[in-house]
Amino acid sequence: MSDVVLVDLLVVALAFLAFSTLYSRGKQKQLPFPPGPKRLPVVGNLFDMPAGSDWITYTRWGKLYGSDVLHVDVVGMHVVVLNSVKAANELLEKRSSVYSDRPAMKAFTTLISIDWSAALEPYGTRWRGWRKSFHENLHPAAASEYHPLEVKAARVLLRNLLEAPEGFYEHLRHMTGRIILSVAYGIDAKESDDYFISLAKQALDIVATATEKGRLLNLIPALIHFPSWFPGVGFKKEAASWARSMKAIVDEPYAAARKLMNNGDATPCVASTMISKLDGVTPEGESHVKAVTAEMCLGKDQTASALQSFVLAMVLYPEAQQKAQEEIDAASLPYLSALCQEVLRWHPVAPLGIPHRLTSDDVYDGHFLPAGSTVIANAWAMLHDETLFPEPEKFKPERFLGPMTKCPDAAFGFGRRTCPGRFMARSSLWIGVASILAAFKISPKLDEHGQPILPEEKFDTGLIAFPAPFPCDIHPRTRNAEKLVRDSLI
Ligand code: HEM
Repeated sequence: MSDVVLVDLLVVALAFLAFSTLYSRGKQKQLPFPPGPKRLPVVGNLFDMPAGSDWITYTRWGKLYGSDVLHVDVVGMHVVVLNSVKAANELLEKRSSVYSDRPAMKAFTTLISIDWSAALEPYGTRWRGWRKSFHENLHPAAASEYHPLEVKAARVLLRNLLEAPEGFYEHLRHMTGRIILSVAYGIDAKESDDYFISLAKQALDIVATATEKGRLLNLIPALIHFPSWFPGVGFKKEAASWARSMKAIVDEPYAAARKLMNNGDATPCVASTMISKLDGVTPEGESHVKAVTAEMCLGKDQTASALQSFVLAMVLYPEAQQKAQEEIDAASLPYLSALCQEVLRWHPVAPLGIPHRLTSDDVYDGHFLPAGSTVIANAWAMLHDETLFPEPEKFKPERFLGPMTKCPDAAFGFGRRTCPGRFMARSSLWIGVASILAAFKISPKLDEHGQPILPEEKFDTGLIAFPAPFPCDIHPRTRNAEKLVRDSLI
């Protein structure tokens, strides 16, 4: 947490001192909370909260307090962290009827006009309607219908890599953007500098910034009524322009899709499928379709982040790259699938997932979990558990050869909120990885002495952990590979 946010939190914490103390005393029950750092009166663990890469701190605390379930209290707000697949399965899966809500964010989502997001929506009727549509359009058989679009986007990616390999970081984002635009709206994006792709990127950047800056507002929604000079709500000044961008991502690609449909130029896509099932195109029906398709745009960067981690892994682990390429050449691909699985494990894209909310008091392993707790599934801790994944910091695809028994889906969340885009995400990742490895060799850049420059494993600390930009060389494996890439788009 940044210093500014910390100071803001402190000021407001003191202002709410009386309320907070009463609140936590009233809720205290006989059983202890799960272990965690010692709490101070009123502010609780406010000053223990990590300043970034929270998942690493939570993993360390799990070891320190000898528990896979932790409890922290931030100014009266209870946070429960689940560090093991066992606890996540027990609570988020088996008791999903009370663990599927999201922490209340109404003030925040309204302020930045993202009240159409299924991922942030409380558990209830509106969320169920969206979830049903995600399922209908993204279940495994539906997702397999999109493979040709993913292959087409991969071809554009290869050409972009051939022509400007140093721009690989953005080319990967462009590929996943192309896929989502074609799948969701039937839009054939430009091969570079596409307006809708930049719109989606802008929306995602806003969600990342606003979620961080809006932490306090989510804690104390009444702050929405305070002026922007008040500590912790300074971001209200930016909120209007953020709201405009969030509205644009909902309206503009949808309007383009409608135009294609009206002109008879539409290719089958989620928007056209959903509209064809409407009983007349009403404003409510359109809002529903817009919400589902705009949410898909927000899902695009997770896959891009996984592809960027893949490139980093190839720079750092040349033996894995060589093995995968030998397999591709021999047209037998179990190692390649294991490699994609390892990409999602090595540096999980969303290390803490999206927080859930517990809706009634619960007891687990002799500990009291109060209603209203924010529940965090620490996918990082689960996927770096030494007992399941020896030497977890190493990139070793072979650990996934054989039956997939080791929590393969922890990277996609748990229970009724599990990522509905996971089948499409996996196929986009696989197609991207296979295409790149078939055509290119990825290697470290060399310094002036001819020594390889090995990039650090540095990742963002937000909701999505993108690898920090790093240098590498990407060049065609053979002349023939180069020719195939050039010819593939003609
Ligand atoms: C590698 C790529 C991806 C990863 C690692 C990923 C991961 C996640 C995670 C961890 C969650 C939270 C689950 C929970 O609350 O327990 C989530 C939610 C979600 N994801 Fe993904 N995701 C990816 C790609 C996608 C794509 C491509 C789409 C859409 C096409 C998508 C759509 C969604 C939606 C709509 C939700 C909200 C579900 C809800 O709240 O009910 N995701 N994702």
